[in-house]
Amino acid sequence: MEDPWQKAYDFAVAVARKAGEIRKAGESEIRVMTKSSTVDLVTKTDERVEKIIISSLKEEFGEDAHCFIGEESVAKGEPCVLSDKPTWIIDPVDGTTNFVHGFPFVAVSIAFAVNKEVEFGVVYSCLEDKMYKARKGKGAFCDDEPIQVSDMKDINKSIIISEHGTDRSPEKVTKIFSTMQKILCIPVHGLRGSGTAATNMCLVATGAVEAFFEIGIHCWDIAAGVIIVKEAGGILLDVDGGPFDLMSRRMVSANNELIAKRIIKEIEIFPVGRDDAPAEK
Ligand SMILES: O=P([O-])([O-])O[C@@H]1[C@@H](O)[C@H](O)[C@@H](O)[C@H](O)[C@@H]1O
Ligand SMILES: [Mg+2]
Repeated sequence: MEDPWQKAYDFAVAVARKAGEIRKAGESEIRVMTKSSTVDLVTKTDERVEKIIISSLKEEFGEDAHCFIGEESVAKGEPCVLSDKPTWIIDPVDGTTNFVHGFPFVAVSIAFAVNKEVEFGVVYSCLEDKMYKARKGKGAFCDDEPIQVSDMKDINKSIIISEHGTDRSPEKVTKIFSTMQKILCIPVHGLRGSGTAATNMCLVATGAVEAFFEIGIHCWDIAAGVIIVKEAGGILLDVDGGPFDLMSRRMVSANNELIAKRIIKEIEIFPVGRDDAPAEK
């Protein structure tokens, strides 16, 4: 039987690389704007790269063949609803704050979901020039090398990634840093954060770290990373230990359940609105 999504997967890899090159060209004149807060940055490059990705996909597969969830389209009012229809979930510049500051971790993240299940994901880590990718049931790769999560089961010998996000409300910041302090003092070998969720997920998938968790990320930040972590042998859970929900803006990705459940014990949960929550009137 013909493989229905191989062509889309191969095309997504090519588009991600092209998008990375367009992003690089945008470095020369970065025009910074803000979204939900003064520290939630977006640039004209983010918007331009997303437009080019979406128009390339529409040109290749047909104007109305697929649905799209793009970070910057949603920011401009497009709906963020994951239906059963084939849907591209796109973060054109993951690590925008890094991009603005020249901090060397920026990624293009492109995922493709069918029946609400991520079929494949591509994360192009631009500055490293590494293409992370995975298809459901077919393994995870960095460039063309297979990747595998860490086999570490001892939390005391683990590195954990978390991010503080863009919400600066005191009650949330307190919970974020209290959680980080409790995890650091388990103790673990270290806490890290690249500033881009997509890259953080790939670091779990390659075994460079044992886990990455965050409350407040968006589906476009992690959709590609989800399938890359799973196909590298990792697991995804909600921050309360329940089943992972791509649209919930809460996520624990880890090399195994032992590590995941140990850090979940320390996470101080705070409420965040779902990605697919009805738009406020
Ligand atoms: O906005 P962006 O650079 O695409 O995505 C970023 C995420 O990748 C990161 O995990 C999060 O902590 C940042 O607040 C920001 O949301
Ligand atoms: Mg992002």
